[in-house]
Amino acid sequence: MILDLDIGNTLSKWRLKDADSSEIRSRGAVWTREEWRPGADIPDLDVVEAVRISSVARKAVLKETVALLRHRVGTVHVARSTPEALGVTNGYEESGRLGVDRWMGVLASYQLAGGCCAVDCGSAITIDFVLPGGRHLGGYILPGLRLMKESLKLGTRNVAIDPDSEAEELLVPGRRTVEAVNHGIYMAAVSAVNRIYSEVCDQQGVALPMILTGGDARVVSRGIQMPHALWPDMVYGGLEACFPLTAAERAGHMSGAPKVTSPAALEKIRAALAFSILL
Ligand SMILES: Nc1ncnc2c1ncn2[C@@H]1O[C@H](COP(=O)(O)OP(=O)(O)O)[C@@H](O)[C@H]1O
Ligand SMILES: CC(C)(COP(=O)(O)O)[C@@H](O)C(=O)NCCC(=O)O
Ligand SMILES: [K+]
Repeated sequence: MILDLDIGNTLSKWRLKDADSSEIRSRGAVWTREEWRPGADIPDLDVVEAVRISSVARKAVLKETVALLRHRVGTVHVARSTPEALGVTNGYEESGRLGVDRWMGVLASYQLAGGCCAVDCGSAITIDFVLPGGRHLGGYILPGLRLMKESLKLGTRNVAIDPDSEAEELLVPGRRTVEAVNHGIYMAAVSAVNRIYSEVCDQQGVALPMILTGGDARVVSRGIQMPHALWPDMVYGGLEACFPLTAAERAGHMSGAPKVTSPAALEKIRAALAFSILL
């Protein structure tokens, strides 16, 4: 079995993949912390022959995790942000400073769709762009829905946006604090994604496919006007592409990859941008 770990600032996600059949056998998530308890937080390591890790948590978390895994598992791959990989050049001045979860998402999206806009709605919302040909332009970072809500300190932190809400319900003025806050932060997130996407496609003169991942991807997706795909396993896709271990991965297959949705025509994206600016 292969154990894939995606350690974010809020949640540490794990997934167990069969090395022979390439099937996902189980998955889970625990709050990010320094200590993993094999058998409790993650599966028993006796069945694991290789581990692949993407971590943006504090350095100590990764250090402890690797220390624990190294003497129990034969192979431990730790992903790093590099100046170039898999046909993509990292747009950051200091490539190592780009969050490795963003780098994994960018590499996976580029493998899948070519030039693209990769959006990760987690503790932070990150929006990254890669041009056809593989030049990563860099991206945008804004607080995620939960962080925005917590920063207001209005006592609404425990009332999450119902992920099944319709976008129309979330876009009307709130009539209670919790509603005003939820609708406000939702509006902030979706308007930023819509606007940034249109701006960059306009600047670069290219309509790019958009792919969303992260804990809040489903709810944010409802407010995104442009065609896009959801890929919950996008960060894992980057791990698979960087460290292919199974026959399917060596053939370029990434688990759970969605069908790429064609982007809107550039003229339409430009019209939407002009419309939002004129308003
Ligand atoms: N069951 C859940 N538990 C915690 N957070 C959740 C849950 N469902 C959705 N979320 C949202 O997802 C975010 C965490 O998403 P995730 O992509 O795992 O973040 P990160 O990679 O930063 O740890 C939280 O900030 C919260 O807004
Ligand atoms: C921007 C992030 C905090 C997002 O992390 P996440 O929300 O997935 O936990 C992470 O990618 C990170 O720590 N990046 C380093 C800074 C940068 O990418 O510029
Ligand atoms: K994120």
